[in-house]
This record gives sequence, structure tokens and C-alpha cells, in this order.
Amino acid sequence: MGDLVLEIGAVAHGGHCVARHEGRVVFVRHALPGEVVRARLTEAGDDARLWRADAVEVIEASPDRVDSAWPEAGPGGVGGGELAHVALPAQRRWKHDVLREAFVRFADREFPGEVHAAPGDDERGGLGYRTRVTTVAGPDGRASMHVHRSRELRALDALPIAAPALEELVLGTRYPAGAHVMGVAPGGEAARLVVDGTPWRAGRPDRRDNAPRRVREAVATGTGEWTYQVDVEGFWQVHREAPAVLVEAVLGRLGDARTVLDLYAGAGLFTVPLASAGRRVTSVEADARASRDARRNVHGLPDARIVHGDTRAFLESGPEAPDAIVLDPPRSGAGGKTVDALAAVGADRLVYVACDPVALARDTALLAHHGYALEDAEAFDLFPMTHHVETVATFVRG
Ligand SMILES: C[S@@+](CC[C@H](N)C(=O)[O-])C[C@H]1O[C@@H](n2cnc3c(N)ncnc32)[C@H](O)[C@@H]1O
Repeated sequence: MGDLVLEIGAVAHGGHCVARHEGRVVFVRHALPGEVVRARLTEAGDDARLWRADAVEVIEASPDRVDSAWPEAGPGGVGGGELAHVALPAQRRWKHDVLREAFVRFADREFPGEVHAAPGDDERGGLGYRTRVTTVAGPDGRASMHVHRSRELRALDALPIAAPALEELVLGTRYPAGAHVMGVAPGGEAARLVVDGTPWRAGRPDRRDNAPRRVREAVATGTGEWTYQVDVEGFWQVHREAPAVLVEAVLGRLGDARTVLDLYAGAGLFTVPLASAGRRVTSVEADARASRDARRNVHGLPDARIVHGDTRAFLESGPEAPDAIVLDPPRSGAGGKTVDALAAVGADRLVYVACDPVALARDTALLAHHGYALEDAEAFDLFPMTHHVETVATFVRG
């Protein structure tokens, strides 16, 4: 596979820009709209409708280009830092363009909101934000990541999107070859490692029966402060500021709803503040460990009920209509059958937290068929240096 000189067109969902070569679409990573680049083909089958390439030399640069904040995630490098060559405000414009395109294409309407920075990100250059990272140990025992769309492992010299103490711990430790390494930097506690499911301490497995498996997280917003216990490997929003940003965005959209269903609830990020404020909340979560955490987190809050199970099955069981429903599904979104079941429950208001623009736009169209109109949406750049973006949207039944 060789190199091509390409004029770079618009951004597309997935962290690349679109270019054309002899009538064929080429998805180009590490480029910016308006640039001319020399691009190295990375996937280019003769019969393939689209090719993929990395920009390896910039011939005409965009004014939005900066020196990469994470060169190891650059052309030919590891995944997870595909926008590190883009100035932070332009990363947010990029994500807004993707949201707008997804909404026009799949929901037949404009995306109504903006993409906001998380507090502190501009000051820190969009780095040092992740409180959770996962890596794999290479043959030499060093923390490594896969080269983008490849099985090749590359040892890391830096992990600049991780909280600094986490970066130091993860990269400074040696592991058994092939081990799955999870690093966690809970708010206010020392960074920790879990290797192949076993907590580590001082560079080795901590095999004591009482080795700590839970971390404490605290979330503070203008309206309150809450604490949580979360399994060290369990789901928790990865950006240091994400829990507070999302709690504020969700609670602010619920109006005076007294009864709330919290779907895909995790360890109870939204359930706890809602129940603490005296709202009657039923939370639904499929993961057994997260459900156990949620149960522990709502202990002493009589207005919270934790259901361990599948969201769609719960909705199809015919629950009483709450005043509002919060849903925060995984990347693939809720999808047709769950949206049908959701609509059948009959809440007047839905607050949808989405980590994928296309899934949200598709679900927006499905909800419109059931009479739910999109009232507002705002996006938050909770994943700087990557193409990911989190959106919170309100739907009301007409
Ligand atoms: C994006 S996380 C959100 C968790 C929580 N709202 C938070 O912000 O911490 C999605 C959660 O949905 C759960 N989940 C995935 N599929 C599910 C399903 N079909 N039914 C219920 N929960 C599910 C996952 O285990 C995960 O905890």
C-alpha cells in the first residue's frame, strides 16, 4: 500500500475526515478539513468501496492544527488520541459538526445545542483528565496499547490523557506479559491498579482476602454533594469532571418530576442525588456488580428502588408511568425495540444521556414516531483528544 496526496474534506463520525481519490472515498485520520496531505494507505482493498489512510505529511496545514499532544497516538500509532493534533476549540467544532451531520442525516433536523468544555480542560490543555485507563502488558511487561485497527501492541512512553498520578503508576509498573491492566484514580485517593482482575499494591498482586476492591467517589455540584462506592473495575464516568457535569445536566432537565425511572443506571450516579432530594426513583441496571454498588449507594434512602435486570425486559413488564425517565445507554443507544417499550410506559419527559451522536440521532427519529419531540440538547467534551462526545437531550411528549 502506498501514499496518496489528498485534499481533505469534511469530518465524519469515527474520528477521521473524508477525502476522495479517483471516485473512491478515503477516510483519513490525523488530518483536518481543508488540508492537503500525503496520506499513507492503511486499508485499501481493490474491491473495497472505501479506503483508510493516515496523514503522514502535511503539505498545506489547517489553522486549527497544533503540535500533537500525544505523538504516540499519531499516524501509525495507538488508538485513543486521534484528535491530539487539533486545537481544543476546533476539537469541539469537530464534534459539533459530527452531531449536526448525524442529526440532519438520521433525525431530519438540526442539532440544537453547543459542545461545551468540561471545567478545567482549557487550563490543562485537554490533558490529564481520565480517572480510568485500560492497557495491556506487552512481551516486555510494559503497559502497551494496540496500534489503531491492528493486533500489534506498542509499549507506551506517555499516556497524557490520564490523570498524572495514574499515568505515572500505570507506566512505571511492570506486569506479566499479556496481562490486562486497569488503572483507577478515584477522587481524593491514591491511584490503584487491578491486573487480570486482581488488585495490586506496591507493584505486586494483593492476594489478601480483604484486599480493597471498592473505591470512593465524591460528586459535588451547585445543588449538593454525594458520595459513592464503586467496584474498582466497575463502570464510572472516565473524565474527572464528568460525574458532576452530567448530574447537573440531568437534574436540571427533570423539572419538578416526583417519580423517575433511571435506566442503565450503573452504580447510581443519578439515582443517588434524585433519591436524596426525595424523588421516588427506580433504577435499572443489567450488570450484577454495578447493581450491588447501586444498592449500597442508596442505603438509607427510602425513595430509591434498585432493579437488577435488562432495561427492555423491565419496560415490557408494564411499570407504572413515572413523571420522567432518565436513560444512559451504552454506545449503541437504546434502539427500536427499547424505544417502543419506553414509549409504551408513557412518561411525559425523557432525559437521554448519549455517548454516540449517530445512535442518539437514530433514537431521536424513533422517539419522534412515538410523539416525543426533542426539546433541547447540549453536548459536553468529556473525551478531549478523541472523537467521542457526550450529549444530554430532553424529549417531551406532545
Ligand atoms: C454508559 S453506562 C451509564 C451508567 C450510569 N448512568 C453512569 O453514568 O454512571 C451504561 C450502563 O448500562 C448498563 N447496561 C448495558 N446494557 C444494559 C441493559 N440492556 N439493561 C440495563 N443496563 C444495561 C451497563 O452495565 C452500564 O452500567
